[in-house]
Amino acid sequence: MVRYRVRGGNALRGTAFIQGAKNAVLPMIGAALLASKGRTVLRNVPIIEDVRRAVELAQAIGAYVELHEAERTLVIDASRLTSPVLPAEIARRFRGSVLFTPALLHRLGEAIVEGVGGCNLGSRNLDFHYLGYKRLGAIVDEGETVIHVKAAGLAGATLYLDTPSHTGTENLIMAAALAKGVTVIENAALEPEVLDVIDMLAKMGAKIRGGGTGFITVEGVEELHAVEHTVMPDRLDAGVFAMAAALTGGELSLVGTGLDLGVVRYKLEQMGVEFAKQGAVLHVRCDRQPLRPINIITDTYPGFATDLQSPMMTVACLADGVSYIHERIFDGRFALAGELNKMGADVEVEGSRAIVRGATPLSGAHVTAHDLRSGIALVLAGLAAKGETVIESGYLIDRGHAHLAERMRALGADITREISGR
Ligand SMILES: CC(=O)N[C@H]1[C@@H](OP(=O)(O)OP(=O)(O)OC[C@H]2O[C@@H](n3ccc(=O)[nH]c3=O)[C@H](O)[C@@H]2O)O[C@H](CO)[C@@H](O)[C@@H]1O
Ligand SMILES: C=C(OP(=O)(O)O)C(=O)O
Repeated sequence: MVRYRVRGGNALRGTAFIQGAKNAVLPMIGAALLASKGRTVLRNVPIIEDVRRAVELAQAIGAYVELHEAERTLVIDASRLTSPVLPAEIARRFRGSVLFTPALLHRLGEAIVEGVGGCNLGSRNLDFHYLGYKRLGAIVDEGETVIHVKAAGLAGATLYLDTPSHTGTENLIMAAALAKGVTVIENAALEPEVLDVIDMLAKMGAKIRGGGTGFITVEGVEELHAVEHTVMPDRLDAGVFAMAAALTGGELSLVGTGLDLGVVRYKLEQMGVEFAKQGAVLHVRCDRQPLRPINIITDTYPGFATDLQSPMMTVACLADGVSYIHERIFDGRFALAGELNKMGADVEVEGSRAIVRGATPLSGAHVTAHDLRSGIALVLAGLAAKGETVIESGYLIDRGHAHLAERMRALGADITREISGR
């Protein structure tokens, strides 16, 4: 059991190094498996548990993978894939496992999905993925626990997503990239991570138009080749560090090329946080305590990212007045409220809406991370609380944030990562 122990009260100051994006690197590992010869090199890889699981899963289906942690580099050789089975014991531990299906379909003609994991956020359906594969010519046999997808050869078609699913868009682009003919994907996701994956696939030889417009056209090609690609910065990791500066009254320089926090920046500015861009470095500081309250409505890009809703709920607890949060993407993403209330917050949840009454002083407590982002939100609460906060299970935080304790300690935080029994 991994746990984080945080003693609050220190303002965070210094330079924060933002990791590569989890939600870009996972589909890129899936994309690398489409190349039938050569070695793919991914740089700026975040050293997170989800990447370790993705490496294990790629090895389980026969790929040769080297993860060079110190160099944050992955080398993947998928010339020989040997098994279509995505084994439950690995695949159920992370959501990104869903992104291995297109490569198995193209390379081995079938994928046997024994399970898909990821944060527990209420319903997380995969119907758009499977309907899309079917329209491209696959046969999908949905058993109670195992899903068997078979494809003797996919052919282009017009596909429509009811909502712009992030991994759904990535999977259907990858399935279409090696299908015969032209595929059109309507209502496709606009997230920057999806565009980074499209960039990588284009370097590999894929013919993809319309990324970022909601209408993507993919002209199938015969084969894709191995390339080198640098993973974009993680805007969720960057948002968390900006919020850490905000709620500790600190000052941070965020380093990571091309960082754009979009609506998260504007919302924090409304609360009293100051941002300044100096070339590639984004400065964040906050002298104003307490902060001003805020309204947030989560949405697909360019709306407020649902993955930053939980950390923002923590920030809202320290704002003077009533904040309002409307979660529109997931129907079970408010488990954090009960944990924050244990620390002295006043958060009331009604269906998909939460009311946060602040500013309430937070005090340290033993709290539970219900998923990755509620975990990091509790770390933020711990940084602002009086006394000691212990957060379990730290594994969920490690799924998406690399070397968190080391990076925060370097900025003055009092935080340790412990493993039971040591
Ligand atoms: C590995 C990865 O990239 N994870 C991200 C990805 O998850 P993920 O790709 O799983 O999220 P989706 O965009 O697919 O899901 C969003 C919503 O659409 C619904 N839906 C989705 C697919 C489908 O076939 N049917 C369906 O109904 C889901 O139940 C959910 O309510 O996008 C989420 C929303 O930005 C982020 O929180 C996750 O961090
Ligand atoms: C929901 C998340 O991740 P995943 O889709 O990998 O479970 C997240 O990163 O907050």
